[in-house]
Amino acid sequence: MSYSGEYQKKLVTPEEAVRVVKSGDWVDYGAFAGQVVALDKALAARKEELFDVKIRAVTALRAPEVVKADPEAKHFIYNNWHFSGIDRKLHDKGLCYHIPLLYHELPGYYRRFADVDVAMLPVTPIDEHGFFNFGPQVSHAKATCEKSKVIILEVNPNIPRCLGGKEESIHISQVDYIVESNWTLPQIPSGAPTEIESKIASYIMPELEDGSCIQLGIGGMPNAVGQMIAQSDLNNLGLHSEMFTESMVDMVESGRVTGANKTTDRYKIAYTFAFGTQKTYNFLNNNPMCAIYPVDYVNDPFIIAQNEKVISINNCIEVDLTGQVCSESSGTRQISGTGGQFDFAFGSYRSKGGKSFIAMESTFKKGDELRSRIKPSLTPGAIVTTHRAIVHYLVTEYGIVNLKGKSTWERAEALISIAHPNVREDLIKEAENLGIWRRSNK
Ligand SMILES: CC(=O)SCCNC(=O)CCNC(=O)[C@H](O)C(C)(C)COP(=O)(O)OP(=O)(O)OC[C@H]1O[C@@H](n2cnc3c(N)ncnc32)[C@H](O)[C@@H]1OP(=O)(O)O
Ligand SMILES: CCCC(=O)O
Repeated sequence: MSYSGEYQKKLVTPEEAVRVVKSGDWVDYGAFAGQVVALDKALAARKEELFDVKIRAVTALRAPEVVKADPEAKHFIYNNWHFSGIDRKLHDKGLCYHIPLLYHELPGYYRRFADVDVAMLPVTPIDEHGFFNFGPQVSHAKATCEKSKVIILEVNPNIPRCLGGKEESIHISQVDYIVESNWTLPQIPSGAPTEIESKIASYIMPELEDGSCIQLGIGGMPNAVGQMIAQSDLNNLGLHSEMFTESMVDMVESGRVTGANKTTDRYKIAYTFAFGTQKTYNFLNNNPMCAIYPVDYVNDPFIIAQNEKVISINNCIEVDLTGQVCSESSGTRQISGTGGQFDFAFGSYRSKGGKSFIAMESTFKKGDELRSRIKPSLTPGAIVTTHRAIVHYLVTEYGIVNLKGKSTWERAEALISIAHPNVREDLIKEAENLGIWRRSNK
């Protein structure tokens, strides 16, 4: 069946499409590398006619035009589920609001609570069956469309077609308007791991075994582990990861990954979003080894736990001496979000033989000052991303410790043992003040 008649009927210019937006509307922009560009520009151009239009997005990889056009946020209110560097800088200026989430719950927030007046989503060109593919960000796309009064697709031939899974595409019959565009996908290289990141990764590597099922987060340290895995002699690894990361391409191409030992999605790589460089987008395009799913499947701790030997590796900002982990704020300054950290820390520990790792450099440089990330108490205002009872292993360049089952004084002892040597004495004094240091401690 040909859909060209219906396609032509729904095809409009971006300027025509955004006329549907009214003052007071909630408008969804997509997520990660898949956020609308032509529609954003056209909506920004309507600034003077619109007030209180609320935008939702996830991890912007380019600054939204609606925000640039409205530096006092009188017309557009920009909200974001998980900050990128761009979002947090907008937030610092009062131009972006955070929406807290547990990532595996996000489609449910849409289906149960969120108002969506207009959903704008980038997609691949239509296929012979009348479907548009959401590309490498299935996440909550279908739930957004289910809830939206109006659906506008921004078709772009540069978007890779990501095979699913489920909920990876939308049929033309469900769409109101189509616009066409041709922007290049954001290119986000991982960067080579630093010496410290490689040292941290070297503590995690012995914990992996043949058949482990791996999740990696974003950042230099998970990337360092990915690179080491690619160069290892581990066999039959599986991948079940919220984010498909650039180093996973190397892990597959070096023959480490078969997925043969997986319980769910056997032989496949399950993920819910990806961004990186063209190497990643090319790898994902039409690749039957990969299955993209909505996040309420990939990040559901009970789905994660069905695989055996799940290994999850993520980063944090700071940790207190009892093991409370903050990965999303610096005091009250929102840095990113909870994202899927809790989902994978919880799910991987539930898996038979599973282990979750939260890694960090022991110090953080603020100007010329070197500050410990291991602190007596979290910085006032800091958000607890991963509850101390959920935290399993914590790793720095000074070692690796397990906190599960440990009392507060054992936790303090373990954490001080992996803190920077220059701060250990001070931390011991603080632990004494907090009543979590025993005379028997070293
Ligand atoms: C996509 C995935 O990761 S899936 C994995 C599951 N999700 C998560 O784990 C979500 C929570 N985690 C995260 O958001 C990230 O892993 C982070 C923020 C902890 C680390 O991310 P990275 O990109 O490696 O952080 P990076 O070192 O670039 O620092 C990010 C910002 O935090 C600031 N920051 C980092 N550590 C500290 C600290 N100890 N104190 C104060 N500020 C800090 C940095 O200055 C930077 O801010 P800036 O851009 O204004 O300079
Ligand atoms: C939107 C979630 C991204 C992350 O988990 O870091």
